[in-house]
Amino acid sequence: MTTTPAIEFDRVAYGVGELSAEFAFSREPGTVTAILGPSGAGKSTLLNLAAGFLEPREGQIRIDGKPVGGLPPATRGVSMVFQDNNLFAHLDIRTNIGLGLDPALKLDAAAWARVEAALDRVGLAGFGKRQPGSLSGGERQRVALARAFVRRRPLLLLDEPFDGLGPGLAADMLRLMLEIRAEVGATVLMVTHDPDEARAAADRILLISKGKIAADADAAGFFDRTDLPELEAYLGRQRGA
Ligand SMILES: Nc1ncnc2c1ncn2[C@@H]1O[C@H](COP(=O)(O)OP(=O)(O)OP(=O)(O)O)[C@@H](O)[C@H]1O
Repeated sequence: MTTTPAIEFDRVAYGVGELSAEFAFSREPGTVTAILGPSGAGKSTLLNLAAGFLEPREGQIRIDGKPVGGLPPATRGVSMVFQDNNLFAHLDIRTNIGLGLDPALKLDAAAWARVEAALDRVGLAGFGKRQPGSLSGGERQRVALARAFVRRRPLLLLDEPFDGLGPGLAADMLRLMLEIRAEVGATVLMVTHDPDEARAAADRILLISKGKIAADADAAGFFDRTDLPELEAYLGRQRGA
């Protein structure tokens, strides 16, 4: 019996600015994929297509076997953490997280307890009443992670989620992400610029170059490969030295 992929890009094409992006891949449920590639390669574009913030020009995206063309992000069973602008600036932290559980904010005591527990898990217990503007960038990023985690959606889309946290905290948040992934059985697509993060967390790698998938490979041993010019260029390794 074959497993229905958690997500499939079936010959998806999308034009943005100068870039013509073409993506075709699929992922088994519960896998973690690190998406790597140079700045401007199309990594965020890929996540935004999956989430439904962008629509393909050609091809089809399926989530859990169902075509999602035209479906808004809220109905796709995905949670996304962006590089920035994740929070509503005029709402306090607990409300920002609570909205992830119910956009109408009709939450019972147990749901608010989950909000507090999520804040605790990202190391921000007691921050619930504060406004986003009074938090540091890294603290805001952790609130966005708490909101994504509390939703427990089957597909987690993370765009450089641990950027700017510093190595220790980034490692803590990465471990937490893997715990939540295991609890929920979620599938993760994660853009990162950090090979160590990819090594620590990912089962698979998607290397993106100029809007195309240059490699769709196992994470194990990926960075030791010498057969991929795009990887050499991305890592800045000299050939034949
Ligand atoms: N709305 C837009 N209009 C025009 N060009 C755009 C638009 N959005 C993105 N682009 C361009 O599309 C290309 C891909 O952008 P994308 O954000 O997907 O790259 P990325 O790989 O995530 O880069 P980074 O690592 O720097 O975040 C870039 O050249 C970008 O300038």
